Amino acid sequence: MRASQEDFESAMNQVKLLKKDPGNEVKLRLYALYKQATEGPCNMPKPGVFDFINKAKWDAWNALGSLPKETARQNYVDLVSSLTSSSEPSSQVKPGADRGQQEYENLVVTSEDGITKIMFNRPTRKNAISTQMYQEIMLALKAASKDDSTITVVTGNGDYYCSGNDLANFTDIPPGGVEEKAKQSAIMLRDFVGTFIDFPKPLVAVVNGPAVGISVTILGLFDAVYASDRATFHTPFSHLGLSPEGCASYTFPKIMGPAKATEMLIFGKKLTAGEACAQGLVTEVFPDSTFQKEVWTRLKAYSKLPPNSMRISKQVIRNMEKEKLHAVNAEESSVLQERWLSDECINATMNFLSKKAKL
Ligand SMILES: CCCCCC/C=C/C(=O)SCCNC(=O)CCNC(=O)[C@H](O)C(C)(C)COP(=O)(O)OP(=O)(O)OC[C@H]1O[C@@H](n2cnc3c(N)ncnc32)[C@H](O)[C@@H]1OP(=O)(O)O
Repeated sequence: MRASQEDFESAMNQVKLLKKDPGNEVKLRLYALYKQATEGPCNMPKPGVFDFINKAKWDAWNALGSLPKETARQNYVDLVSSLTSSSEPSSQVKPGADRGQQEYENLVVTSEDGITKIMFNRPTRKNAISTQMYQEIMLALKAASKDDSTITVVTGNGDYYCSGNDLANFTDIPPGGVEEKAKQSAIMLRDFVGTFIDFPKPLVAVVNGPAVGISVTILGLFDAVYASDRATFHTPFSHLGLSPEGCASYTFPKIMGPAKATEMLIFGKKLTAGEACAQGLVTEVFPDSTFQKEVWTRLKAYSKLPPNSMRISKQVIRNMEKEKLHAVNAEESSVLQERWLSDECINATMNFLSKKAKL
């Protein structure tokens, strides 16, 4: 039986009530089917290449060609029905599950046994860092720097540690246009990395799975990095038309030597956990089956060490370099501000968002 106009309208209402974000691909498909069902084949002029959102919408609608209105209506109703009936269990930990603590949309922050744990919590997006998540991480780190824990840990929920910058961040263009977006992003990046440079307590990464992009580069600013043997370390900046950030242009050559840093930062070579450990980026690798148990046992023991002594030792080790790191951070952010406006970067981002390319 063909979907009636009533079915179509009811489906439109159900879309507004969806509890879970269906993701950009589905949203574009819904948009395209809606337009086809109500207006017929795409009748809009093709938007400019910088107009990311409207270009993606136009592409999706245009791709439906001369699909009849009734078929589009039926497909729309079927798609909504598949979304509302999907009872796929989510492993996402409820935001604010940590009662009594500040609630975050994209993080779970807990404090116990002298350890504050900041866990990335967008597992369905491989913990990609959205604009809001950058802000939340900065807030969580600032709170952790002042709380009474002795050690701060960063980790990820789900199978990934973090897939780096959320590539959809650049689709949200402010009224000032793409130049303004690039400027705002560079300021946010500089503040974000600066928060890691200035973090006063021992900062430990518990890398539970693959790590990409900015989640890898900032590891050079951590005091210890423990990795599961499932983890990989990948900075595909050239593939994305980008350049290094997170102070990696300075810390990586220092940690692993310029030749190995070049392979990672320029050629985008993905390292296994074992390779990253051999090159000094990772402190120690554990078998995935015992990773959590072994790492947390060790961290609990370390957290009992005298906190002031640990803080002061970190200062002695790191402070000489702080000024240099801030200067590197400012330079990297300013270079990226230009890169984000380059054809190489725009095309790579569009390719990922239109599902034509992954790493
Ligand atoms: C703005 C200020 C600061 C910017 C600083 C500069 C930072 C630079 C970087 O971090 S560069 C690195 C950017 N990251 C990437 O290029 C990774 C892109 N993702 C992938 O290639 C793949 O998703 C994968 C290899 C990480 C995982 O592949 P797979 O196991 O096949 O999973 P899916 O691709 O199906 O992923 C599930 C779901 O998550 C979405 N997603 C994953 N990573 C990102 C991301 N970085 N940005 C946005 N969305 C991401 C993916 O699209 C899937 O969505 P879907 O379910 O299809 O809607």
